[in-house]
Amino acid sequence: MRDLIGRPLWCSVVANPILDARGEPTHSVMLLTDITHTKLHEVLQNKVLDALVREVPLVAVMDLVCREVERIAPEVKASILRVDVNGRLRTLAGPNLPDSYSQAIDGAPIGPRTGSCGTAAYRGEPVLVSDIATDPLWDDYRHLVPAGLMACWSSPIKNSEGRVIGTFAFYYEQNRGPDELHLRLVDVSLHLCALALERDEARAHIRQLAFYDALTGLPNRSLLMAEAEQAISRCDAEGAELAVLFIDLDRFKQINDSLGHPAGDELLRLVAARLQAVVREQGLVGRLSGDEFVVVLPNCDGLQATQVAERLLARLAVAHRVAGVSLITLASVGISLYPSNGQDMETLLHRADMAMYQAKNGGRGSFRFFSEEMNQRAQERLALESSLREAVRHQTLSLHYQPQVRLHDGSIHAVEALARWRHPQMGAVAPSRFIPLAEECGLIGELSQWVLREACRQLADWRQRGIEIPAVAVNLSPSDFHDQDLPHNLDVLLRRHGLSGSDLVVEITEGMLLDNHPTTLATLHALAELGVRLSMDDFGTGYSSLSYLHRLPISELKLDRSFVADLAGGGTALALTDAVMNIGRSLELTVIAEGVEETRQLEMLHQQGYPVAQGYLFSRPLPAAALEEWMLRRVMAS
Ligand SMILES: Nc1nc2c(ncn2[C@@H]2O[C@H](COP(=O)(O)O[C@H]3[C@@H](O)[C@H](n4cnc5c(=O)[nH]c(N)nc54)O[C@@H]3COP(=O)(O)O)[C@@H](O)[C@H]2O)c(=O)[nH]1
Repeated sequence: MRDLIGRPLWCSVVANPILDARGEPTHSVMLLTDITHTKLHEVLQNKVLDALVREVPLVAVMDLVCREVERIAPEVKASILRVDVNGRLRTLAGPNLPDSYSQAIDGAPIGPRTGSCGTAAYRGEPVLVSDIATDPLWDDYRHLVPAGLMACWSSPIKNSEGRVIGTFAFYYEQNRGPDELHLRLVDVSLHLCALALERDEARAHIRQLAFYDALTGLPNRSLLMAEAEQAISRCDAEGAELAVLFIDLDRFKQINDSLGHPAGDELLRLVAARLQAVVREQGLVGRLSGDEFVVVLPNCDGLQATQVAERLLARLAVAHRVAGVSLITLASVGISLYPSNGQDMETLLHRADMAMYQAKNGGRGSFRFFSEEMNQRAQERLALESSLREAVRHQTLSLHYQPQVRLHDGSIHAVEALARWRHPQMGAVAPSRFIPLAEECGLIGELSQWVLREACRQLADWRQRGIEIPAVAVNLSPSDFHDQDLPHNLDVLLRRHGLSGSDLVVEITEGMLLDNHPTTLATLHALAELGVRLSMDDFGTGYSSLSYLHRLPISELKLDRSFVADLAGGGTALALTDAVMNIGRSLELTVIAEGVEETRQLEMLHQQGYPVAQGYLFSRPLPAAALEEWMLRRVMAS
């Protein structure tokens, strides 16, 4: 049966026959009882309890409650929100509310004037707002409400201890409040929702206890091993490497013994936070036991693992206060790599553990790889890094200069300053080795500053001695442009040496344009405003879009030497060098051909209209004095 507005109505029917004197039925008395409320209770309860028994996920159970309620009372749009530990509302279900609305209120705080639900959760009692358009409780949320919804009645869902854990709300398309059926529906649903939410909380708690370390909140051994195995499978499918870092704190026992266990616990929490801050989304951090932590880094090779280990050790070594004492934490780190050191997590962990013991024996506060070869490489890199640091600090690098020659008259266009490093034991180290190392270990800024100072000093010296060098070109690295002070410092430097902006060329690479650092573009423009010329180095090898050419204040293009090397073969290389020249010509940029080693190459480039060339054919990069001699010889020869 249905009521006057079409809602389902359940009735119990009792028929009593009326008998005549002979005992024959003549009439019957029918008794119809409205049992809708009891029946609703039964149907709703059975369905929800059935879902709970079948372990249906919380969100699906809440969706079921809303849909059942809406089926019984179609004039209602139901919504269920959870209140999280931070007092914020989290959307669980609202099948007939727009997704955009559910998303907008997800994360909203509860409070004294936070719509119907936030206020109901805050007050711990039902809140009826029969006119959303005017009620002050909705002042901050009215703009979010979907068109057509005019009233909202929300009731808090409480757990068995009386704490508010969620809200159950009815939205209406008229200015109204609940009727008797709605009151009944909510009454039944609140118990069911509380049951489902409490069960979910209990499950989350059990999961937390089973899979997370209670002290630090990090994944424990079981979870870490399971997640690491999954990461290994993904790396296997992608053909990528993975690194396992086993970290053990040095002298932790002494800290525990001398400062007490609460201090030890505080230190472990601090260490966990620091490890997480370094690793972030790059990998997993877990605590095995005591002072043993593990970091798993998917898509990570030996070199990257070295960098992370260095960062972890440096971060841990920053002093922190524990129990009123300033402590510096040293740790020993063992590293194993998938697939070379093991195919599964058990093996990798065991080998990282063995490597960690080697690190401890070899001096604390250090790391070791499981494999000897990797160890060797990492140690070499560390040694090279520390020598380079010394060289930069003590300014024992030098600059060589390579001339760039104008092809129409053989005069000098500029000289390119190139850094050189002679290692006390290893001899000359190539810039292609030490420049990336300086970039990785944060030395490049200092190195570039020195290059700029030395190049300007040398140019001023040449000028004073009447040696005509029109300009000096220096190479800067992408991170140099993160320094907002670079233009100002350069301005001061140029003035100090009596030079102007146009005496300096700064070579940048196409790869730099992929660096999205906010100051890069501004720094480039500020340099151009000083009159410094910007030259796009290795042009044609990197960034595929050319659109940057007219957005950036570039005055020169340097054709990459690989094109010049291929010129003799004709065909594509010839077409490419021609295309680069045409691009330069149409944008009115000076184009310099790099790596010219043969007369034939020079002739071809000259024919194509290249105005300037650089390469071994003219001269290798030379110390300043040797360059002066080279210039003298050319003058004599002509
Ligand atoms: N950020 C900085 N980068 C620098 C600095 N000094 C050098 N570098 C960069 O290192 C890379 C290697 O440089 P280098 O070994 O000095 O090689 C340069 C020339 O020697 C070489 N070259 C020049 N002519 C020829 C030639 O005819 N044949 C041939 N095979 N090589 C030649 O090219 C290098 C100059 O290249 P480029 O800078 O692209 O003009 C190199 O990328 C340097 O940029 C520094 O102080 N800071």
